[in-house]
Amino acid sequence: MEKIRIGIFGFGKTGKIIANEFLHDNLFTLEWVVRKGYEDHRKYASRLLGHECDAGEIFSIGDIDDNFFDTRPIDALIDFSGLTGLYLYEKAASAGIPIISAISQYEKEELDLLQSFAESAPVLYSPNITLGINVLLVAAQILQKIAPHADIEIVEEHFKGKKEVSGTAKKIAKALNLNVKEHLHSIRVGGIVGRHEIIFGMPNQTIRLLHESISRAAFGQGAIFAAKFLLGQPPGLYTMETVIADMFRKNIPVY
Ligand SMILES: NC(=O)C1=CN([C@@H]2O[C@H](COP(=O)(O)OP(=O)(O)OC[C@H]3O[C@@H](n4cnc5c(N)ncnc54)[C@H](OP(=O)(O)O)[C@@H]3O)[C@@H](O)[C@H]2O)C=CC1
Ligand SMILES: O=C(O)C1=N[C@H](C(=O)O)C[C@H](O)C1
Repeated sequence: MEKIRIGIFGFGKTGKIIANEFLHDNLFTLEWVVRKGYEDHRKYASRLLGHECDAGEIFSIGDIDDNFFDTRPIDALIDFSGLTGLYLYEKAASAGIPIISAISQYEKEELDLLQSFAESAPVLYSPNITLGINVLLVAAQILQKIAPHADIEIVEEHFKGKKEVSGTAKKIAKALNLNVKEHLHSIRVGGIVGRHEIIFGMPNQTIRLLHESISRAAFGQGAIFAAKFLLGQPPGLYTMETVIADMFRKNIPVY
């Protein structure tokens, strides 16, 4: 069976782990990686990650010309770069290539551009692409409907160097109609990969929904799940939580 050809934007803290997860999955072949600069330019990500094969040639954004996506064809593009990466793959979207964007801090301008890509390609956008956080997101919305009077607070914890407030936490706050300034609390310590807790406080009980990413491989497994889902879908904008919500509907036990 033909392998699914993957191109990855971003080769940083997370992109390297994403590349490694795809390299380990025999369903996929890593065709290339694009990064901002020229570090390890034209080397193979596979070799840098300890694999005995040549896969995932590393390019710089300076290499992306009008022919890049034609001469290096892929079946899905995975973006773990940063705010401006998507400006480089408009041609891929126009060609109908499925796109998975995992960028957590888009502004309206980028969200509008991503929405426009979804007119010609299937696009899945997820500020947190772990299966677990999207289960939490759906469960929290259900719980809020069951207990509408509960006090709700969100606590997000990340590694010390993370400057911005968690995009995941902002998305949870939006889904629960919570004021970010009042109900979202950020902690920056050590090397925490990503921890999100939603606390539902009631007079006689407290319910805590907690998700911990203990390895960035969780994001890689989420990206693989998303790629398998997205391939074959018609053009449109998809999210992990809509996929998970559908799985909730199909699996809620009927007593
Ligand atoms: N949705 C999710 O589940 C998750 C999302 N993220 C998000 O992924 C993004 C990356 O995170 P992280 O790996 O920690 O960040 P890093 O800063 O460690 O890495 C960023 C990478 O992207 C590259 N890059 C920057 N700008 C561009 C561009 N315009 N085009 C192509 N490549 C570019 C950098 O290139 P160079 O190496 O040359 O500088 C670098 O390799 C962030 O938005 C983060 O919030 C992170 C984890 C999970
Ligand atoms: O920067 C990160 O690492 C992460 N960013 C995302 C966010 O801002 O929500 C997702 C994850 O928590 C890790």
